[in-house]
Amino acid sequence: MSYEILSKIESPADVKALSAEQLDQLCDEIREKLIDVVSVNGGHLSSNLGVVELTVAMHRVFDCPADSIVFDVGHQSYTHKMLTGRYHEIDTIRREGGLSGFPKRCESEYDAFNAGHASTSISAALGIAKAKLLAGDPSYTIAVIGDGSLTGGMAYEGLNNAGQHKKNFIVILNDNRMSISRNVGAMARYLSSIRMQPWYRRLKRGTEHTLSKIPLLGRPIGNLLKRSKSKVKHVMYRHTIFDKLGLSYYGPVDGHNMEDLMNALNTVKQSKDPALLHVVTKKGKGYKYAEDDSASYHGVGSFNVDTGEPISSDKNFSAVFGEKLCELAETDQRVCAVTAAMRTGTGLMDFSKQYRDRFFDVGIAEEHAVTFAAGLAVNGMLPVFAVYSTFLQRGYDQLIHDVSMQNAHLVLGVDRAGVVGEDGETHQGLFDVSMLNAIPDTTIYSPCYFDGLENALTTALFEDKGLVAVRYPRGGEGKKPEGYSRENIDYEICGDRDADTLLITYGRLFNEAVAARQIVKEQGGELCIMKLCRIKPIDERAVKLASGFPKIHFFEEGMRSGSVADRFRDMLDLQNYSGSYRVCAVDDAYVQHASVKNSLQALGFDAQSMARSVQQREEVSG
Ligand SMILES: Cc1ncc(C[n+]2csc(CCOP(=O)(O)OP(=O)(O)O)c2C)c(N)n1
Ligand SMILES: CC(=O)[C@@H](O)[C@H](O)COP(=O)(O)O
Ligand SMILES: [Mg+2]
Repeated sequence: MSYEILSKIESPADVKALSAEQLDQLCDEIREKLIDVVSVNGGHLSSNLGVVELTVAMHRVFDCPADSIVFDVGHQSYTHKMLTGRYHEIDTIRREGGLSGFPKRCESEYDAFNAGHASTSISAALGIAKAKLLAGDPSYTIAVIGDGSLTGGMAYEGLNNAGQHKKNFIVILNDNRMSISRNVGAMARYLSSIRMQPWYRRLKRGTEHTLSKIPLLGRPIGNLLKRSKSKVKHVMYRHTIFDKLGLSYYGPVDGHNMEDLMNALNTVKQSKDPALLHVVTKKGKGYKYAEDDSASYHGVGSFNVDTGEPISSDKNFSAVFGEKLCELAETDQRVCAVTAAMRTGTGLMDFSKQYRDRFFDVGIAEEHAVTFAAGLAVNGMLPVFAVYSTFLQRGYDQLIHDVSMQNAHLVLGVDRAGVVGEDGETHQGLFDVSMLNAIPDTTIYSPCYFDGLENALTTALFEDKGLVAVRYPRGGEGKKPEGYSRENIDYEICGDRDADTLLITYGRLFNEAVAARQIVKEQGGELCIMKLCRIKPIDERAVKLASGFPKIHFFEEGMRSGSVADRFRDMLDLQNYSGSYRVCAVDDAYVQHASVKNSLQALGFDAQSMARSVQQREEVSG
């Protein structure tokens, strides 16, 4: 495709200059480009395909960057990026040094607020709107939030507060009935009921009459409405939950009908109260495979556009976790699984089908998930909360207050631990160890291999007590070293025990350490490796063993502050260790998007860097 219109869009002003026919063509070109670029770079396909018309309409009606659009999660902002001067860079999206897959203020003045985690948009937009009010700035602030993200508690905290704001504040609710999987919960049912209710259809007829009296762009809105296919069903109907919260509800409007959308947006612009516009869209719109199975195309790696098939589909830790949990649930009726809207990503699809009664998708509500699981635990169940490391950050107080302090037995399956690659800084799993390390009496396992994960999960459920985390990275396991039989649950040591240097690590970095030892060996040196699997509490025997080495080098794929390495050193100090001790961890910085391989390399965690670092150290101290 030549992208005849899209390639000429330098800013939203160019969108405003297009005719209705050109707008249709623009939407087609955007969809084509989205499929093209995501099939190569990976990314959030279904969500972006669903908001093409909505994004174009917003840039027709509002004046960005003076008006601020705050995207919730931000995974649906690719069209916005293309319409705001970044079309020519879109092929770099999610690539190292290229555009981010999420809104970034440092990337463009059109990105009003950074995101990546869900349910923040209403609070952020409200803050922006209040700041504008204080500065006498009359521009609009718009939060665009999906129905899935509206299951997150923070969204309600924002709504509860927003009703007091008076002007130029708009929430656009993009309702596609989907989170990543089918959306869950009472709010999802409530939104369907708004779409289905007979009163709503009656209301629609009444609305046109009411609106015919309101002038818009010199013409009565009613006239505009008559021309539009499905009409805009907006009126100040005072009985939705949103109205009760102080936001005027408008909608629902067909989110793929450009004329309806623009009419609706122009109408909410006139609202004297904060407004909520309910837009109904189809996730995956315009790409057959994504329309039929939007969950599988929510976040994808590269794929074949013609067949929809992923380019690579190796077995990963999440799948192993899910299989093992099913097996354990079969043997013990107390085992249950909790997810915060991440059923597919965390490998719980089969569990959700096989053990429906013991599977709980609570929506994008990690705080609730932790406390809910704690409730299950104190009443005799064996809950496992499967959660991405980065999203566990949401439930930190709950881990301390609701789980640990009352010694509830909760197992966390901490997925995507370590660097995650192309999603970048908002999604890196680099904080969980520091967070969990600080909580008294917590047990943490960080296996390197699939069998280690299975082992750790079984021990965590049936032998350990209190808060227990089993953490594992995105993707698959590495090649096992020669002579490997089974991963130990506590620690193991391999290589030359007479070597001067001991390299300690855990998790997938062990693969790099094994390769580093080979490099060192080829260069005539010797290296011994200690691999920890249980990283909290650290085994005293491991510390004793390590204290016999004159030089210790600890590599840790996590934050330096609160690290296992720091705790290990404290324990060595207690043994009066007098050798040299060096730590390579993530030092006080956020890690940007790049492939996992390149990220590990940039952080000094790849085999070459490890070997170099160990040898440099030997030269310095030798
Ligand atoms: C706190 C948090 N938990 C989980 C996620 C993972 N996640 C990203 S998008 C998404 C679904 C969002 O659904 P919705 O807001 O309806 O947007 P849609 O993709 O349907 O357009 C989830 C669960 C996240 N980004 N943040
Ligand atoms: C936007 C979001 O938070 C999720 O969609 C996330 O990007 C999924 O990541 P994975 O691809 O690792 O499942
Ligand atoms: Mg949705």
